Amino acid sequence: MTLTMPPALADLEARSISAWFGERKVLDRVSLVMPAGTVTALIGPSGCGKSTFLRILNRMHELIPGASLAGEVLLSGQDVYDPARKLTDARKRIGMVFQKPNPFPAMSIYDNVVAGLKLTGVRARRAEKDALVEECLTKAGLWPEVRDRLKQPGGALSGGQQQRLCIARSLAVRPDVLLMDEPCSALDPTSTRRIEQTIAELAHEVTIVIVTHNMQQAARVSQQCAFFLAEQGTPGVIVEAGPTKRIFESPSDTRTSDYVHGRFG
Ligand SMILES: Nc1ncnc2c1ncn2[C@@H]1O[C@H](COP(=O)(O)OP(=O)(O)OP(=O)(O)O)[C@@H](O)[C@H]1O
Repeated sequence: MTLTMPPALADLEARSISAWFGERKVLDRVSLVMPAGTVTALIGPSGCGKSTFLRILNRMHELIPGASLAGEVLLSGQDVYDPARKLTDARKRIGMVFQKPNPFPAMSIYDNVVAGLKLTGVRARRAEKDALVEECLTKAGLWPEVRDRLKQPGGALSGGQQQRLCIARSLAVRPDVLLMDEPCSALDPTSTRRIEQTIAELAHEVTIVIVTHNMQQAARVSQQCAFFLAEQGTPGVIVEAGPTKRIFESPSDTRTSDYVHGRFG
């Protein structure tokens, strides 16, 4: 891999995804196209399967004991679950940022950014790594704040800075897709807006899928929205998906309208 090569834009498609934890079915035949270079927001009440769906997209679901799934995930038409493909390949191409910032706390800011390279078996010279660290921290909107203290531990940063460091770390392996599971829920409003700005800046080069409980955030950052719902103990489904403006202003299902206007959930 050449470290300076920009990633090609890739679309992600989930086809008829069902998921189980043991005997319990939590998603039922969910299909969604997440177009290249756009931000898709997954919204819906707690427990409707949004995080499970996200984890299925980059093969993290299969790591949970007792968890199973059916259906297909295609990245630019290629089956992410193809047995001939390595698990690490899916993870490299489809990165994930979690709710709670999780940098390696004792590792330096610099080493945090390049940590993923080692895991994915990429070797790079010092000058290449220096350039990559600057590029990824710049893209994550953190460079001006840390350029003079790259050797300090990642754990010494504020929560919002740590989350941007995690975004930089994800970007360093040049993913096609970035999955974000409530990335701002542990952050204050100022850090939240900074992350949202970062998402907007990244959207033209990475396909982004974000789970959020914050309707204003979904409206601000996404171009497409999918509304998940699990009614009365039934598995989660997508009630409707489409352009964010339409989902918020003229949804076709009253349940979507009730949810986005805060009448339940
Ligand atoms: N590791 C697990 N083992 C068993 N059941 C689980 C596990 N993780 C999630 N579930 C169940 O699967 C269902 C979907 O959970 P999931 O976390 O995907 O929903 P969610 O929409 O992301 O919720 P939230 O918005 O609260 O994060 C829930 O009923 C949950 O209890």
